[in-house]
Amino acid sequence: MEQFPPPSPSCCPPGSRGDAGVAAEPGSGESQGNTEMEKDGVVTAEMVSSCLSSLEHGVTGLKHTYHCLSFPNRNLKDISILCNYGHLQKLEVPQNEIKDLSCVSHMPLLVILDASRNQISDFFGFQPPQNLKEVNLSHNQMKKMKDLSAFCCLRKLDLGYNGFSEICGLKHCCMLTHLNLAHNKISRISGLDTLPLTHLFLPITALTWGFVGPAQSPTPTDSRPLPDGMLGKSWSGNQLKAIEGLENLKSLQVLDLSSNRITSLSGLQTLRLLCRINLEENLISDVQECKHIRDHYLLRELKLRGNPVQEQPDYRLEVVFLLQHLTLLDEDTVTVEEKVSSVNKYDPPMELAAARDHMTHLVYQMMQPQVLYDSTLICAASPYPMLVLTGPQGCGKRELTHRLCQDLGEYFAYGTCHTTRGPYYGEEEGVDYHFVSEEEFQHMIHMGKFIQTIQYGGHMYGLSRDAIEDVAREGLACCVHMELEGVLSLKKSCFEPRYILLIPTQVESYISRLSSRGLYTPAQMKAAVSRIELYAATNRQHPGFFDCVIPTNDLEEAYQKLRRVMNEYLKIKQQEETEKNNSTSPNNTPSGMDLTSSDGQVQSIKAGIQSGFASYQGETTFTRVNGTPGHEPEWNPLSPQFRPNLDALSREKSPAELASISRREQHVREAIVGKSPGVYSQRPPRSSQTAPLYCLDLIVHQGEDVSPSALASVSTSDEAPASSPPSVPSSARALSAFVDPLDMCVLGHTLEVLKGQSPEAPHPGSDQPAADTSASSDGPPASKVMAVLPPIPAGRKTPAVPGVAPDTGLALQ
Ligand SMILES: Nc1ncnc2c1ncn2[C@@H]1O[C@H](COP(=O)(O)OP(=O)(O)OP(=O)(O)O)[C@@H](O)[C@H]1O
Repeated sequence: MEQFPPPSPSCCPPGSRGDAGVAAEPGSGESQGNTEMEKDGVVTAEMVSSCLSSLEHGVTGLKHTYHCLSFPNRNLKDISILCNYGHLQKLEVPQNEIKDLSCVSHMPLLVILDASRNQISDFFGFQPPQNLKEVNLSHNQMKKMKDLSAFCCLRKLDLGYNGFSEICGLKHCCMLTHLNLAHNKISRISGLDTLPLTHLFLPITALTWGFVGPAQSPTPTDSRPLPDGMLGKSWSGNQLKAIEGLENLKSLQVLDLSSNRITSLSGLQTLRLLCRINLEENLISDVQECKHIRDHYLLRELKLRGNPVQEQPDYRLEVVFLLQHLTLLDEDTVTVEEKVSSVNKYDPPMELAAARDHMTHLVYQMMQPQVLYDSTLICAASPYPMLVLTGPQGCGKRELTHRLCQDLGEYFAYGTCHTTRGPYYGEEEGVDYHFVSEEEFQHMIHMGKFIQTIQYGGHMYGLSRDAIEDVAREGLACCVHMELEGVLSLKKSCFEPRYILLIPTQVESYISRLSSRGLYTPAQMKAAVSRIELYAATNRQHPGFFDCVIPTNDLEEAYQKLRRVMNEYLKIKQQEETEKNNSTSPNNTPSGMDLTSSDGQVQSIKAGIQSGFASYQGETTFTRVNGTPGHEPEWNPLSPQFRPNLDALSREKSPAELASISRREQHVREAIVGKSPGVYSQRPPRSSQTAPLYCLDLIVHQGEDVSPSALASVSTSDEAPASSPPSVPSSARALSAFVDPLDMCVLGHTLEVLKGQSPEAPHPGSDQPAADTSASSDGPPASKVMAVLPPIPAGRKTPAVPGVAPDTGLALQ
């Protein structure tokens, strides 16, 4: 039935005119009449005519009709007269006392129906208007849902604040995108599988986020009374304990499950389009639950207030780390600073982790009371010669390190690291590792014993200063193996080893080698394999980062290559030849050294090492005298004949590097005495050591057995060496635990304490036996902990106990 337009709609207030008569003039007594009518709650034609609005073309296009009727809050009980208004497209009768909606059956064109806050108990008790799209029946007294197959055009359905205990009958609402079932008695989600829902609300307290329309949207602070029918009854609301039955709602974008008893986010994994989730007032206690929605790249808003998890320290940082796309957490904007801090805390880039590790050991070293160090260094700025074999776990570097130290025992000794892992079968204390407890390891860190540490596979590994010094006292270079993180940290120290990358390029043979060891779980093997690319990428992106790359598919071949490289570095052949020549023409022997005997030849090599090493030794006072058979000759380290072979393992520092080291040390010193806020905040970026690539060339040009793909991944380019250190993406995920070398809180506290103590700190020239580290030389950081002592005679086999002062009386912290 269409209605005619009133003569002059413009003079009528909105909704003031219908086919029932002329609009009432203000003060005409209409309002009083309405009040009387409203008392018995029966809608009359006059009332209808005064509440119609939205005059538009009728369906035929020939006449105009009012499409909208709105009767909010009028105490209406009987709206049966509306059967005559079949043209209506929008009917709003909220906040009345209506029990019967059967008149809707006569409105075939109805699109929007709002009958919220009434006393309706009959769920959809009317014939379906074909086009009905939005229905709000919230705050009524319905308890049971029924089949809504006939309402196939429904898009938005608000059934909040009723008494439903089960979700059913919606199966065929194939256009339903918004469903509000807030504040019902639902304990299990079901029957939603087939729906194209994008918005689902199932909380106790309805948070509608713009659902249906502003007039019907309670706010989070909504404290409206319960529907009359529910007054005096216990109202427990939805009681979901788990998120189930949502797996197939692939289109879901907004989900509100607040105020339930949910403990886990499991069940949300498949809902990849979610962008807003409200889980306030639930029982979620573990931040790791967020992992279930970690891959939801569209997720922008999450509410977890009122969950036990919120009590946890660093709750926010942890959530921000796990859900890096969030922009709003608990209604507070996630800041860029938070995002950066969270990544730095939970998955620091390797470069940062290395910087922290280095800073840790540097600071702890400097914090030690002044002790006598039985050092062999000629001066604090001279690093020990070292060789580092690096590569993924189980690639064979440990075997190669041992073998090299055995075969070139005149040059190298194995640098035994400390670890908190237990010994494998056949491993010996002090040979493969020093096996120590976690507490011992931590104690060593705090005592400033380590040069670098890493956490790998849940265990700590560390290279101690003593390990290097013990080898140095033998007049040898320290050869160690370690993971990439260790290399990064070591590169920040004053040590300047040669770094050889040993890398498996045939994954299958690497995996079979790992499994043949019988030590690793599949997950550990997977992690180890994934790290091959980390090494390869580092090598690709930072030419010169490694001094040499050797594939380790065949360990024997790899060893031969390693030997060749060492011969190159140490100029072994050259020296042997020289000595051969010398032995044939004794008169050519520089300085007249007698090297005719085979003993002499060995001694000569030793001499080379010793003299090479002399630059690392203390104030060498040896003078060259003629050697006699059976008598240990003495060397003049300055003689060109014995110029350092081991020197090749170290590189000279450029003035820029020296300046950088000095700056770094200055910052550390200032941080310790509290003058500057932090060390690394001020530390200028340091260039990585660049290294000659000739060794790599050697390998590649010799046509090694490296597959093209492998070569592509491991070989360095011919370009100039890189000048910046790697900032490759963190490998921490590949590790089973994070590298967290320094308890920054502890350190911060310690620094504070030190700051407070600094006035009492010993000063140079005071009665204290040694100088204040902060005021001593400008050499590299490690120089502050090294003593300048007379050299330890070559060949000495018993390492001095660190910290025990020799008789010299020389002391320097
Ligand atoms: N001080 C250190 N710094 C960094 N990495 C280290 C250190 N000490 C040992 N590592 C490395 O930690 C990893 C784990 O060492 P572990 O000895 O437990 O492994 P593995 O299974 O025996 O393998 P591998 O034969 O490579 O040593 C190895 O790659 C090892 O080289």
